[in-house]
Order: sequence, then structure tokens, then C-alpha cells
Amino acid sequence: MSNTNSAAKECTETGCAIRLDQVCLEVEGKQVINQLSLQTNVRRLGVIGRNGSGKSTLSRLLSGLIDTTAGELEVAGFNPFKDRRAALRQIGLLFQNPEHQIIFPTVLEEVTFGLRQLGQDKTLATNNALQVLAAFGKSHWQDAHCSALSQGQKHLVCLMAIVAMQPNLIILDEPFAGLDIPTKRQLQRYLDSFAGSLIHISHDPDDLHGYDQLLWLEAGQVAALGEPDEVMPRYLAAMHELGESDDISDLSR
Ligand SMILES: Nc1ncnc2c1ncn2[C@@H]1O[C@H](COP(=O)(O)OP(=O)(O)OP(=O)(O)O)[C@@H](O)[C@H]1O
Repeated sequence: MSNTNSAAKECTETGCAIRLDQVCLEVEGKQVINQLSLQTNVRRLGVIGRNGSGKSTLSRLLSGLIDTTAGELEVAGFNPFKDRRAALRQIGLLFQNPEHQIIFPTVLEEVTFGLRQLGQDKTLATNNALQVLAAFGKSHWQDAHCSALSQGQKHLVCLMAIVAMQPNLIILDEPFAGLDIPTKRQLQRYLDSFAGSLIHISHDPDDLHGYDQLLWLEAGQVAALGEPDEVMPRYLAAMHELGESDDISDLSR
């Protein structure tokens, strides 16, 4: 995969260039991502697909947490697994389960951690973390113990930790799962105002309202990539048809 287009090397105002060329990922002998090729460059990309279709796995590949078994993958002109420094600076991943993300006892420590990883000294990192807490109206959370927070509050801590690092791209893996309406609206408001690019995995069509493009994954491959008005009705029709059958989970691959 060549890197000739300099505009594709960074996340721009119009979007973040993502290119996958014949990407495969095999886990325990199973082809979870199967010769996946796609190219996109939009500010708001929604990812849909049934359970087990490979959405979370794709989010981990795009954020550089795992490597491909074959093929080439670029986000903003770099391979996020090989260039960890660029990935840390440019890409934030909000996990489906905040328990998988939070590692520090208190909220302030958690939000400060990423900034320290970016090389900020303790004073600067703490001040920046406090500013983010203040911007979210959560200064009073700074000494709160993460373990004592509700699921929605933990989600918000994770989002604040990512926002503090000022990434150009945030990848969201079902960020609203299990959240009440006010918490969901607060997260949604922030995401709507986020100037960078979003890749948002969701099972709820409403979450992806107004998105620029939808990627529909099926068995680790692209079932469709295109205009939401075109992709979503086809996806919903296919899911409803599947729902009429007894095939609840696809473990046959
Ligand atoms: N570490 C792993 N070990 C074994 N199998 C795995 C592993 N990670 C993912 N898989 C398998 O890969 C497939 C895709 O999983 P993935 O979590 O990416 O799907 P998903 O589309 O995000 O599903 P969901 O909508 O249920 O969250 C599944 O069949 C899953 O069992």
C-alpha cells in the first residue's frame, strides 16, 4: 500500500483516512477478519453488524491494540500497531466495557494516565486532566474511587480520559450500552461537538443518525459500505429476516 497522498496521512477536517487491504486476523484457528478491504475518509463512520461479525476486533485493529495476521492496514497514513507513538497521540478507543479500560483507583489518576503516557510531566498532566474534568462539569469527581462509580459514570471517566489526550479519531465500541437516558444524552452531546473523526460501533440505528457513512460487517468481511440511507434499510431488513429464524448465534465458522 503506497503513501503517496499526503492529505491521507492525517485526520483532516473532512475525516480520517482508513485503508485496509486484504486484512486477515486469525484467532485460535478461526478467521475473525477475512480478507477485509476498504477505503474510507469521513468524519462520522458508523459500524453495524450482527453479534460476532468482527466489529470489536476491527476496533482493536484500527487502534493498534492487535496486529493483523495478513494484509495491510493504515489509519491516517500509519500502521497503528507498528507506530504506537502515533496511535497513542491520534487514536482513542472507548471500550464496550469500561472495566477493561480503567486501571487506576481514582478518577483523576485515570484521566491523568494517558497524558503521562504522552510524555507530559506530572504537574502539566494533572492540570490538563483537571481542566477536562471541569469542562465536563465533573471537577468534584477527581478523588472519587472508580470502583464506586456506576457503569454510566465509568463510561464517562473513560471518555474524559480519551478526550484529555486530544485524539484526532475516537473509536467507540457500543459506548451507550447499559446507559440511562440522561447519561447517554450527555455523552452524545459531547460526541456531537467533537471536532475530530468518530468511528462508532452500535446496534442501535438511532445512535448513528446523521452519520456520513455506514460500514456493515458480516463474518469479518464488508457486507456494505455506503450512504446510511441505502445501507441501514438493507441491514435492518436482513436482521429482521434472520430474527425470524432460530439462528441466534453464528458459531459455525
Ligand atoms: N480472543 C478471542 N479468542 C477467541 N475468539 C475470539 C477472540 N476475539 C474475538 N473472537 C471471535 O471473533 C468473532 C468476532 O468477535 P467480535 O467481538 O469482534 O464481534 P462483534 O461484532 O464485536 O460482536 P458483538 O456485537 O457481540 O460485540 C467472534 O466469533 C468471537 O468469538
